[in-house]
Amino acid sequence: MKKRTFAVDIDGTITENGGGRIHLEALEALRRLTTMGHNVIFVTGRSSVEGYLLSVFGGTTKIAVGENGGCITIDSDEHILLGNMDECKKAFEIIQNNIEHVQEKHVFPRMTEVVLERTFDLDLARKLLKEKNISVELSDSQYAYHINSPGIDKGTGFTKIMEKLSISADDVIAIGDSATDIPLFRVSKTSIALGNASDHVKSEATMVMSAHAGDGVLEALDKLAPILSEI
Ligand SMILES: O=C(O)COP(=O)(O)O
Ligand SMILES: [Mg+2]
Repeated sequence: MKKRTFAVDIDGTITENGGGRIHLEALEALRRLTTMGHNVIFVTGRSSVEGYLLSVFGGTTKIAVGENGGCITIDSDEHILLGNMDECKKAFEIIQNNIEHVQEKHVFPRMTEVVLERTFDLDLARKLLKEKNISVELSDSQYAYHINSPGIDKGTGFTKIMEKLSISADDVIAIGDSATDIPLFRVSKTSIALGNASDHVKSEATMVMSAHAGDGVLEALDKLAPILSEI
């Protein structure tokens, strides 16, 4: 049986969106996959330290892509920074000075990105930055808005791990719920959108589940079971 790598989003995928409470059966199923010999790697808009800690306590593969692709944590004192905080801060200042109700979200410390509350029109901010010739990535995870450096997203962040661990796209199964997961879907042969994803996100996935978040993860693993026995 082939070793697979699961690239798994956190919020809205294995947690109740917004609250952060883990769906324990889904986490248990992911731990079981890891024990069977597969990789289970969190790829999240949270800090990479949060993703890494979840892997330690949850019993999955100890490496995480966080900050929406901007930062990879491979050990407690080993972080690979792919994004550049300064350009994100500059874009943040411009957005804040020109659009109302723009505020930073209270999150664990970031090394490469700015995270905002979902309290304004993101398309308006995109238009504003375009007019000012500032090219950053603006995205919505349904949990927060993110400002990332140009070219930084979950797909480019995860690609670094694929290179590092010599993982082929053919063996990657991505699971997610929001627009920030689409770049990850694009670098994975199999991509799974959960029932709580928008129609746009679903249209970018190779498989669509009907159940939401953690229940949808269990539904997906059930469907994939025939190709996932012990390695
Ligand atoms: O945007 C966030 O901070 C978290 O979102 P994600 O885990 O669904 O990527
Ligand atoms: Mg999510």
